[in-house]
Amino acid sequence: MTISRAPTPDISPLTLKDTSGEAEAEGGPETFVRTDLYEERQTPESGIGAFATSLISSGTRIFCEESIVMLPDYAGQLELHRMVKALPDDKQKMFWNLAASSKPGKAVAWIDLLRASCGDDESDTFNNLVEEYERAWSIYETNRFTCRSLDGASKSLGMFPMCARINHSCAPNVFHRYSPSINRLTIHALRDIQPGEELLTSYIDICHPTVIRRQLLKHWGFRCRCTACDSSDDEEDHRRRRIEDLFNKMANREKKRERNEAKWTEKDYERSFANVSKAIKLLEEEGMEETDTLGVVYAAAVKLGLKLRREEEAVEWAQKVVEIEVKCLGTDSKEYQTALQLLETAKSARQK
Ligand SMILES: C[S@@+](CC[C@H](N)C(=O)[O-])C[C@H]1O[C@@H](n2cnc3c(N)ncnc32)[C@H](O)[C@@H]1O
Repeated sequence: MTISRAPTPDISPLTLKDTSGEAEAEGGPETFVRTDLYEERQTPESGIGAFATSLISSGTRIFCEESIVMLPDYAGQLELHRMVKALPDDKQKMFWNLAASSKPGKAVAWIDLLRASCGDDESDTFNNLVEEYERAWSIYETNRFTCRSLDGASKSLGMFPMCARINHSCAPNVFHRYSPSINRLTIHALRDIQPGEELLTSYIDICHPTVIRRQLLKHWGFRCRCTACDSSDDEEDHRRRRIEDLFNKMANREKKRERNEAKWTEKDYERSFANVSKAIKLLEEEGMEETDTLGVVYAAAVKLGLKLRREEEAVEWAQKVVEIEVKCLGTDSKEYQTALQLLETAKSARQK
């Protein structure tokens, strides 16, 4: 399951130093899952899902789960199987009970390696073993979450069996992310969720237009029927297309600025800022003001606002970033610490 996040505009020269992660938590906080707030239930078309059993207020942390399997993104079938077999019985049972939707891949080199390690066995026992490896891989591909390191340099894939029961929507009501500072996957409510509502997260970047989202979701073997996908409103799709375009423009302009910082004029910053303002407006119109994508864009607005001497507004936007990060990721996240630093920078620029 890929973490959904809008393409982050890379404005590294303006980025503040992140000191929050220097002491990466060794054990992290207690693992908890708020089973007092939701229950797992069979759905008619999407397998098992998680449903609120009482009102869940916006910003509530519903899951703070530790992985049972964590592998580098280049690991293959043999490493996964070895890791699963090394789990205690109760965790192995949890693993094998998860959904398996992906089809076996075309790459079969791992089967030759397995055969070699089994002494060139061609028996039914070997064929059954291959099937077991394939099933493990399918479970892994269906349920894994992307886990980035604190500096973002490395990527692992983790299995979090309770969180894995959350189905997908392109108009999600919860937000998931692996938090390296606490070594847990957290899931927070993006808005108030009423009893009986299904908890739905997005497996993909929700800023893509419908045709791309459909293509990406084929990995999980279903066609999404959420309000965004089934809407007959072309305007909605047009807005998501525009949002994606704006993100690309923002990133491209930033790369240009990095290459040519000395010659970058106020007018250039104004142009970059215009893209950011349009993105904020469109995200709000598209009802995405509840996701952390808006936090990413507001953070870009703060940094550009400071360059344009718009300190008063920069403080307001930075406050929004802090609120969004608390809601989506909590105060123990690296993103929250970075947002606090951004707010401090904006406040001190305002005082000057
Ligand atoms: C991570 S699992 C989610 C939990 C899963 N429903 C279960 O029974 O364990 C992902 C799988 O759930 C199903 N799924 C998730 N969201 C869905 C949706 N919006 N519509 C249909 N199926 C969905 C697909 O089979 C997908 O491969």
